Amino acid sequence: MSNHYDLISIGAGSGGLSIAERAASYGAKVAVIENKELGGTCVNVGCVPKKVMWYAAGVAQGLMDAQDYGFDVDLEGDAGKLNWKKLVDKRENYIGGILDWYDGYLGGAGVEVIEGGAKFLDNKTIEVDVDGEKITYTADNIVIASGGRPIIPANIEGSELGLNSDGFFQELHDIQPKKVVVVGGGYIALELAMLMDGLGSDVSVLHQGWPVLEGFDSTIQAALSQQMKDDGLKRYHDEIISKVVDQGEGPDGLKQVTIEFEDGTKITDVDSLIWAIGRRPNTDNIGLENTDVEVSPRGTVVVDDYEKTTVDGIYAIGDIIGKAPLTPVAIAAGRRLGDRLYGGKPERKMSYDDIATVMFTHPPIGTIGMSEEKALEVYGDDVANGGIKVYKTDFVPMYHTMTRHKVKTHMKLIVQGENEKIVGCHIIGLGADEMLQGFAVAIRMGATKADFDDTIAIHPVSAEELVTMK
Ligand SMILES: Cc1cc2nc3c(=O)[nH]c(=O)nc-3n(C[C@H](O)[C@H](O)[C@H](O)COP(=O)(O)OP(=O)(O)OC[C@H]3O[C@@H](n4cnc5c(N)ncnc54)[C@H](O)[C@@H]3O)c2cc1C
Ligand SMILES: NC(=O)c1ccc[n+]([C@@H]2O[C@H](COP(=O)([O-])OP(=O)(O)OC[C@H]3O[C@@H](n4cnc5c(N)ncnc54)[C@H](O)[C@@H]3O)[C@@H](O)[C@H]2O)c1
Repeated sequence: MSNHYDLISIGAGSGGLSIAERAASYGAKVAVIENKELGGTCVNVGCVPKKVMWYAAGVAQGLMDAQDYGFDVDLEGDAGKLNWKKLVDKRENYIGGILDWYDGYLGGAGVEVIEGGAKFLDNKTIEVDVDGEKITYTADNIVIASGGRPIIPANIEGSELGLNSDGFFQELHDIQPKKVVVVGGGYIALELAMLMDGLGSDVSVLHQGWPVLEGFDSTIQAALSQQMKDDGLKRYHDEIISKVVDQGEGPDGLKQVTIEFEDGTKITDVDSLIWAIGRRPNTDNIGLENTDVEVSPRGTVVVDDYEKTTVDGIYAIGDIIGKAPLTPVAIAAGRRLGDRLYGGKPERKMSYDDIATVMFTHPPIGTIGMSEEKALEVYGDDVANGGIKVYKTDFVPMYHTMTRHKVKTHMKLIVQGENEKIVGCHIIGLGADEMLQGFAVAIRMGATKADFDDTIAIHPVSAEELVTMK
């Protein structure tokens, strides 16, 4: 069998699978090389298991809200109690089903799967360690789609006693950690912190500085901070961890740790310390030193506007390029690259502007475009000269008028220039996750405030506020 392909992808995550599938659909001879599970981060230790847990936390809140809607729900004793193992088993079973589906589907789609760790030997040759046997492969086009991995701090004694997000999904199978400390103030930290809070754990968040969610609109940062406070999450933002100490097995059978701070204070009896302090691109394990591919100081692969690296015939897509590390971005880049390389569609270029994103906190956050702060920096506030103007509202959504647990919704539109083109839309509140996609289409098409105002509202839904904002 020839080991030469039209296209090989290193990595079979969101990006790698999408380029492989698209290239194969045009008749190219394609292989993906994967050293872990098909589907990569999103399916196995990211979006998918996270969203299942997010739903579960929503169900937990729903049980409590049910009483406020007149249901005779008795939550005393074991009634309404979460069976953590059952939830995790079901979640993993669901993921197992996706992986089984890939097995059948990829063969049918003409994508060969090579299991093993890939490493470049030169600009055209890849060596794969398949169960200890080294096999070389060549391809006209090679796509680096090896993603990233979560980091833990190297300089804190005992940091290895904590988990990262991979460990959160892979190791916490049987017992729900009762006392959880999450370090970080970004997407992963806050999603995991809020879902564990929703599932009833005692959660503390440790992050550097103030506020959380650096780069997000200030309204979103403040609203989420307030919600975390209202929900009873503990916050530590000035304390610096000096070391993590093993406390042995706790009463529930989980290994417990003590977190010690430089000021002498401590958090004891922590069942689960979760590091969510960022991710490192997987450029250090694929033999790039044997190629002429340029790697940035941040460890990401340098690409041009067409995802081409500094070597002809080597491309990079997804998290590895460090631009908008999101699954649909990796997928869209892969499909467009496939269309350009094999589909005769050279115009299919990926745009990294105005990408909508949702954070699955409780409540969820939906955001697209510039924050107010960024827009002010770029355009200023002189509307007659292209500056920005801000429309915002906050309210208690109708669902929560009936519940004791109140969760406010905040919405903000940032418009630019005299025709009030929308350059930013930020929502935190019930339903924001499902609300944003349609608005994102309109905003990407260049919608103005007048276009929003001319759209007849749907009533009674929270989204109507976006087309009636004063
Ligand atoms: C906890 C968490 C939650 C997330 N939630 C969301 C979300 O809700 N929505 C969203 O859009 N995004 C989310 N993301 C981000 C999303 O998962 C990534 O943006 C996406 O998976 C990137 O796809 P990728 O193909 O670039 O990389 P990956 O999916 O990471 O795939 C890379 C693959 O390459 C493999 N690989 C690495 N090195 C080698 C090698 N040498 N040889 C062979 N194979 C190799 C890896 O094993 C991996 O399977 C989340 C991420 C995390 C961690
Ligand atoms: N819902 C989603 O779409 C979703 C969910 C999860 C992740 N993601 C993607 O994955 C990417 C990575 O997420 P992430 O949470 O790993 O990164 P992030 O950049 O969002 O957050 C990292 C956080 O760690 C903090 N930090 C860094 N070093 C620290 C240290 N030494 N001590 C304490 N805190 C420290 C940073 O201040 C920041 O708050 C995101 O940018 C996002 O694109 C998306």
